[in-house]
Amino acid sequence: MTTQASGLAVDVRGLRKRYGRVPAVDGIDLAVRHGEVFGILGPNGAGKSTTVEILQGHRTRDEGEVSVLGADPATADRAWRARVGIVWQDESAPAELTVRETVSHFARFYPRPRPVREVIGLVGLQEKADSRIKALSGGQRRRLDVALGIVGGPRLLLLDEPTTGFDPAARRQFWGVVRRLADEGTTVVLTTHYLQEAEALADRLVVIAAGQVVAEGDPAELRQRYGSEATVEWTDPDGTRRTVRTAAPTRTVAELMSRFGSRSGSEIPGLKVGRPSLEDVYLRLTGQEDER
Ligand SMILES: Nc1ncnc2c1ncn2[C@@H]1O[C@H](COP(=O)(O)OP(=O)(O)OP(=O)(O)O)[C@@H](O)[C@H]1O
Repeated sequence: MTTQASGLAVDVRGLRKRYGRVPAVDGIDLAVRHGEVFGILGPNGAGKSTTVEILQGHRTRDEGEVSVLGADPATADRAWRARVGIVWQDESAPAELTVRETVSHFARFYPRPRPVREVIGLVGLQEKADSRIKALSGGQRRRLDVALGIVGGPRLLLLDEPTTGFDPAARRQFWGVVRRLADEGTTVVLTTHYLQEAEALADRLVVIAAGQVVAEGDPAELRQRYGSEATVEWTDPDGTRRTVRTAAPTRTVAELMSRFGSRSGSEIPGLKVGRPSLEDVYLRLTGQEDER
């Protein structure tokens, strides 16, 4: 099925990629609608970059159907490339050029580039337009990378871990850039290992771990679906710390009360009842729970 038929900007079914014997992507399905910000969230080594590189056409796949803006990235033509914006991890723009010169230079590669001034404004670099690249901070540099990714006027923007290494303020500014693009109607697919980033930006997201999708939905749905179980913790008479996850914490506490009632005047030693945050859910889904 083509994306036109399915009405999807990105349609991926059963994607697999191995590096030698390592399955980096192990049967992933993705359905990204036009105009949405779609997050691919997962820990280091989950397979995010490999997936995005396949969507960009920069990595071959072993198995699966991949359609991006109606074309297979493995065989797509130049016109397709102009419609898909890619932000490279390490853009190698000449350090001596200014921001404006660099954006103007890249604009020439596209049949219908966006006005350079508009692009610089969109990423919030107006005041740095005449600064040389070598004088930009890391966050400003990354915004320039996005400017180069959008100067061709893409319908779809692919961002691979765009804010890694940012301080919190720079990260928030960058989120503003992504939102502005989304408000304009650009479909955005971004990978991140920051839960907060996925929550702040993504209309919908998948959580991937070890090359597989372990959860999908919008952030609120994920919290509801996976975070509804409470955790009840207490300390047994022999000093062992116990934890149970339960959808009925009141019943668990009542059972504990009857168990502990005679020994400690109805106090349950070390009792703690909590609901997991989305972060707890994420860590559990991606098997990182014990690393906290
Ligand atoms: N070129 C390569 N050759 C061999 N193995 C690779 C290669 N690229 C990635 N891998 C392995 O494939 C798996 C997935 O890597 P990938 O870079 O896609 O994950 P990621 O989710 O983007 O991780 P990170 O957040 O660390 O960038 C990892 O086990 C990684 O070591």
